[in-house]
Amino acid sequence: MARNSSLHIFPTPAESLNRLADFFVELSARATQARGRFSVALSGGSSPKKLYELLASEEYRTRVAWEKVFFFFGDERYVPPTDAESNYRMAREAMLEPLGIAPAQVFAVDTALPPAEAARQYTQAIEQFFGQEETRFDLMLLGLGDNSHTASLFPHTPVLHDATVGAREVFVEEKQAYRITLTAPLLNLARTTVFLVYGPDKAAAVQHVLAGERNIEEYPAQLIAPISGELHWFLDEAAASRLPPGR
Ligand SMILES: O=C(O)[C@H](O)[C@@H](O)[C@H](O)[C@H](O)COP(=O)(O)O
Repeated sequence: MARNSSLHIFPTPAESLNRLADFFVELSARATQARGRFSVALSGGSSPKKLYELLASEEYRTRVAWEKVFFFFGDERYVPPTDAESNYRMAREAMLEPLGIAPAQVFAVDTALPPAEAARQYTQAIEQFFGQEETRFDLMLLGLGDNSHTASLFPHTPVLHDATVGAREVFVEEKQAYRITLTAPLLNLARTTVFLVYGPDKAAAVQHVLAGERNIEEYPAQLIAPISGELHWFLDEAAASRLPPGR
């Protein structure tokens, strides 16, 4: 398992989500106090949607200085921002709009550009925001596919070996679609990285990534090993059910 990684395993998905929301509040206060802002790279897919809705709920919305939070995306489907598949649309509907987040605080991938240009432009936007800062995002939120992919680092794709720090376009055979993804070297520059994974259908992927043989072609999420940051897994019992005892 990557060094500096901590497992947080809870009985239910709801418990994992609530504890992660508490952690988000804590990280936002820490970052805002230290640097006057909190930069978050959001994950897409279905798992984080409930987290975003929870953060925008009455229970949490008053516990974060939202005007100091800046949102990026760890990956994006190459579709219009209005498309049902868009990670930006999911985050906008679940959290950004309900919280009234100003557009200037949200850095979405411009999928109106050709894929390679969209990736180049996104790399520039990230570099412009962070300047020469060694570490990039305060919080990198990641999910895990049942095939052990994370962001859009899918098994057996060239981007797994991309050593540059930036965003890249990748054609995903199994989806027959382009994605724009941050590369592993950029994903690994975050101060705090959190995997949010719940449900029994993720148990095999969790076991492969955390306790399986080292094989990044098969289990790309093994590439996530923060250079100097912390790595946390927020899991429910079902997703953790195939980890060795005393994990
Ligand atoms: O764009 C995406 O789909 C995500 O960034 C991707 O990496 C996601 O985290 C996994 O595919 C898990 O997705 P679910 O949470 O929907 O299972």
